[in-house]
Amino acid sequence: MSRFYVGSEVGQLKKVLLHRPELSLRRLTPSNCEGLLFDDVLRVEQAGKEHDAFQQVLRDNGVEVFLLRDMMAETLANPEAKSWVLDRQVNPLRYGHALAKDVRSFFEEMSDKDLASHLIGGLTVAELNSSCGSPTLGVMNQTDFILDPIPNHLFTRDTSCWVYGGVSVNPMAKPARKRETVHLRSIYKFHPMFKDADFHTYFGDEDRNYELSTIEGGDVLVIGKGAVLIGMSERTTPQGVEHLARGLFKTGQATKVIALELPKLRSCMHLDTVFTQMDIDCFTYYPDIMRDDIACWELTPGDNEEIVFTSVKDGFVKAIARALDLSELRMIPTGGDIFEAEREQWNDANNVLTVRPGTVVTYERNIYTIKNMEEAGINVLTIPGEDLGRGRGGARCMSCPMEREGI
Ligand SMILES: NC(=[NH2+])NCCC[C@H](N)C(=O)O
Repeated sequence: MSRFYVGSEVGQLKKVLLHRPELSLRRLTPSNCEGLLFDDVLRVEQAGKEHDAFQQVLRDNGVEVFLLRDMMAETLANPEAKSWVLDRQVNPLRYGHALAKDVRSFFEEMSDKDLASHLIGGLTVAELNSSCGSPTLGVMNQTDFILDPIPNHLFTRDTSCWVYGGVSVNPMAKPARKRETVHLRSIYKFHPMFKDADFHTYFGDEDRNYELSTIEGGDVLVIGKGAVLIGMSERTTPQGVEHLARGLFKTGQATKVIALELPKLRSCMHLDTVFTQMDIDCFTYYPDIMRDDIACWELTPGDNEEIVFTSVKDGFVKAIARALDLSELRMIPTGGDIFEAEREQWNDANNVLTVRPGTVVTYERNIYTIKNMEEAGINVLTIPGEDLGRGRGGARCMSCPMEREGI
């Protein structure tokens, strides 16, 4: 039986979930891209090619790549799973009864592959071509979305994240991303690869409103040795961190969570946009944000499932070193002068995916930061990202490791 276990950020990566963006990106326009959390429209073919290059680098480095749309289609092949997903994505409260019935039967008649594409890529009024006559439809235009596209599925890291022997299916912070979670929940519940696998689900797997307890995987770093580093960012709240920590402690999968406060800014929407791990003792960081005086707490298990919170007084770098039993860390800053560093950070220079200790994948455009990494002895594998990068994400957040060695 497959074992799903992510023992660290840097150990040999073995299995990863990616999403090659297609239909959802074709629907991205200057008028809707901001609401869909993209800064620009992009050349879809080109983004696809760049994604292929990303997949290839991973395969060349011993990683097995799984694609979200295929995993969804294979999940939907199970009638129970299909109806579970449609109950959640096409319910009468969203559409009214008449239209919901039409949308549902339209989807039920599709192939599993097409259904997966539309659940991710959206559905327009014209495509549905319904004659139900409901005013819900009457007030819409032909190009309006009955089901919104979800282009941010590209960032598979955020929607679900594996931490040691389990996964958190994350309650997302932004409305444009909330439906992603249903897809991941369905995969972990029904896909043949996971159905009988043995793993914990720490948080987020219930049909409920999670209110302020949001988490996105870009904020969660599995630094190793039973420790987890979590950013409290634009997306992940302290409440969310507390819930995930409870799940981790209750199952015995982690013994310490380090929580870091981050500014609530788009440029550092997640921790991994300013800080990632490249080797057991080596991190890339954006100095403007990752100052050693940012507020930081250690969470450890207490009695009766309570959590003990300790405010860290000597800075997050020491806190991480302590958790990893290291005397110091090698901290490699974003490259160039302050202008170059700010520009490169914006284009995900610090958002690197480590495939084994000391070997990382990153966008080739971030030349100054790459220079710093190479001077520090890091082996840097590059991929193109002119179009792919316009959704504000790099190699780390475009990947969800499902199996990785520990340190
Ligand atoms: N972990 C990350 N850095 N994720 C990047 C996500 C970018 C995406 N457009 C969003 O705004 O949600």
